[in-house]
Parts: sequence; structure tokens; C-alpha cells
Amino acid sequence: MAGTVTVPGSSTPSTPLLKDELDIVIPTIRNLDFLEMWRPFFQPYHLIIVQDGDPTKTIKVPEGFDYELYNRNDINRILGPKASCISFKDSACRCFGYMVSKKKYIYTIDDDCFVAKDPSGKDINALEQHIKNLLSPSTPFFFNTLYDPYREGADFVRGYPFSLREGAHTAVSHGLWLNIPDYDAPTQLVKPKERNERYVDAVMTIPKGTLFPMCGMNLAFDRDLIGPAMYFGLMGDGQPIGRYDDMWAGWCVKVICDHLSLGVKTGLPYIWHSKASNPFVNLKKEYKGIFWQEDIIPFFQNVTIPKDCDTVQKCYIYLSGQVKEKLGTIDPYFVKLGDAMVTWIEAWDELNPSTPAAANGKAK
Ligand SMILES: O=c1ccn([C@@H]2O[C@H](COP(=O)(O)OP(=O)(O)O[C@H]3O[C@@H](CO)[C@H](O)[C@H]3O)[C@@H](O)[C@H]2O)c(=O)[nH]1
Ligand SMILES: [Mn+2]
Repeated sequence: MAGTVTVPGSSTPSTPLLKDELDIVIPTIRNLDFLEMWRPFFQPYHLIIVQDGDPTKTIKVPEGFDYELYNRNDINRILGPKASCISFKDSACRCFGYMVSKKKYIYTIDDDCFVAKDPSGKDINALEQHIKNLLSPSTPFFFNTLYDPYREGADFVRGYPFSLREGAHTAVSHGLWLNIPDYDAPTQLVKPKERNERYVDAVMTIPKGTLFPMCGMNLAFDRDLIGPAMYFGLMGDGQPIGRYDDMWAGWCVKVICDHLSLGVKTGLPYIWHSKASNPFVNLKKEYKGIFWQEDIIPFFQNVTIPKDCDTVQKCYIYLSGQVKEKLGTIDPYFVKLGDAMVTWIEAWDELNPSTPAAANGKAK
């Protein structure tokens, strides 16, 4: 059962942690039978299913789940012209689910990801671990060599400044994958049989000033703290690039988290990734990204968000301008992407007027 809160004095656990404060977002072009395996952990939570591809196709959701489902017609109806910022025929469409959610936390998972087992053979409740990661502080300013100091049985090691032990609010929890690792196409082609069998029992904060490749397969975040930056960039139909949606979001999110003193964690929990997508199809999607990123990464490493950008929206709009100015020279795609970033924020603020820009992005 999901991590639960047991009312003092009662033997039976009562409600799962964050039951009414967390939505599970699933992008899909398939059926959702995978939910059967997750039922013990996911059933108490509300699902937001983003159906990609042909909207006339019916996606069957297993009985007993509380969900809302959006297809492309719904996205177009709700966003109107602003729907242009939501990718079509790519898992990047999932970010629409982040935008329409009304909850403080989001967990997103792919429909070919299943419950993994830890070394003791116990089923891993990935959602429970993500919740633990998000509800405990991060340590972006000084690396703790014993990893997560807030974990049961661990602490800050000698020499760790006491002035930094309160930590920072955690905005993102990035989980990993057993079996099929999230490799790029060239690596998949060279190592078609490689499977990740290594279970590393650790959660780490990614240090301030360090970027990382964020995978959208098993990811949770605090929507109030960083939601407007979680735009999965324009990919799929009509775009020159694919499989960089989550990477783009991760780079924008990390520079903004660094600027707003928020933490990003990676490590536990693991899920079991069951399906390797076609490496040749992936190569076609990725190849421009593989050489563009040699310019994109230095861009994010060198961008300095102005001090007066004190909300996620302001940071994001600033970044969009820099993307157009600094990366637009590489390819016109980045001008389009920069504009789509602005459209995303406009759509986000239209659908989420109750969280005034000034309110979010600031650690509470
Ligand atoms: O056009 C599409 C294709 C797929 N989906 C849904 O998105 C996820 C992921 O799809 P899949 O498992 O086939 O692809 P992977 O290569 O394993 O995806 C991972 O790589 C990255 C792709 O950007 C990303 O980090 C992971 O998603 C499934 O739920 C499909 O149903 C879609 O919506 N539209
Ligand atoms: Mn997959």
C-alpha cells in the first residue's frame, strides 16, 4: 500500500501520503494494463492520462482508478491556439497533464514501466519513495558524502557546515530504471543487450551549478515550486528533433532551481523499464540533438538569471529570450522553441490563475 500515515493509537494505516495533493500523469499511445501491477500503490491517487496520437482511438483504463483523460481534441479545445506549444506524437505531450493538474505534486511515469523489486525481493513502491524525496530537504550547496543525510540511519558527516544542515526545499525527485536503461540511440545500437541490473541504494542531491540528463520516465516534482519550468520542449510531429523533451525541461529546471535555491534529487526509486524503443527510430529523432547539445549545454552552464527574476515564470521567460538570442543562431528551431516557452507560460498562467506568479518558485 502507498506510504501511509497511521493515526496514533490506531493499528491500521489510514490515508496514503499526499493522497489528495498528488496527481499521477501518464502519457500514452497504448492501453494502460500496466496499471494493474501498480494498483496497490496508485489506486488511491488521481490519474491524469494524456492520450497522444489519434484522438478517435479509445484508451481503456482499468476499473477502479480515479482519472481524467485528455486527447488531442481536448488539448486543442482547452488551450485554443496555445495548444501549439504541446507536442503531438511524442511523450512530451505529458506536460499538458502538469498544466491542468490542480495538485501540489506530480508524479509522471511511462506506460511500459512496471514495479521493480529491491535486492530483498520486495516490490518497490516508487511513489512512496518519490514522496519521501520531495518531503525531505536537499543539499545542493555542499555535498554530503554519506548521500541523503535526512534518511533513516544516515546523517551529515564530519566537516559538513552546520549552517547548511537545514538544507533546501526539494523541487524534483528523479528516479531510475532497472532492466532497460534510458540510453541514447547510439549507445542502444552499440549495446543492444545491455540491461541495468545494478540497484544502488542511494538518493543524492545534484549539486548547485551542475546540470544532469533528466529522464521523464520515473519523475516527481513539486508543482508549486517548479511546475511552470517543467515544459517538455517541442518534439514529435513537425519538429526536427525528438527524445530531448525531458532533457530540455531538466536543463531549464536545474538552472532555475539553482537560481531559486531549490534542490533536485536523483537515485531511488527504481522502476522496471520493460520496453526498449527502436534504436533506429530513436536515432532519427535524436541525431540533431546529439550535436546541438554540444552548444546547448554550454548555454545552460553560462546563463545567468538576473536577481530580479524571483519567480519561476520570470526566470522561464528570461530563459526563453536567451534561448532565442543565443541558440537561435544554431537553428530556427530554437526561435520556435523560445516562442513556445512563452506560450507555455501564458497557457500555464491562464489555467492556474490561483497560483500568482509571485507565489510559486519561492521555497515556502
Ligand atoms: O508518440 C508517442 C510515443 C510514446 N508515448 C508514450 O510515452 C511514453 C514513452 O514511450 P516509450 O516507452 O515507447 O519510449 P521510451 O524511449 O522508452 O521513452 C523514454 O525515453 C524518453 C523519450 O523522450 C523519455 O524519457 C521516456 O519517455 C509511453 O508512456 C508511451 O505510451 C506517447 O505519448 N507518444
Ligand atoms: Mn519506454
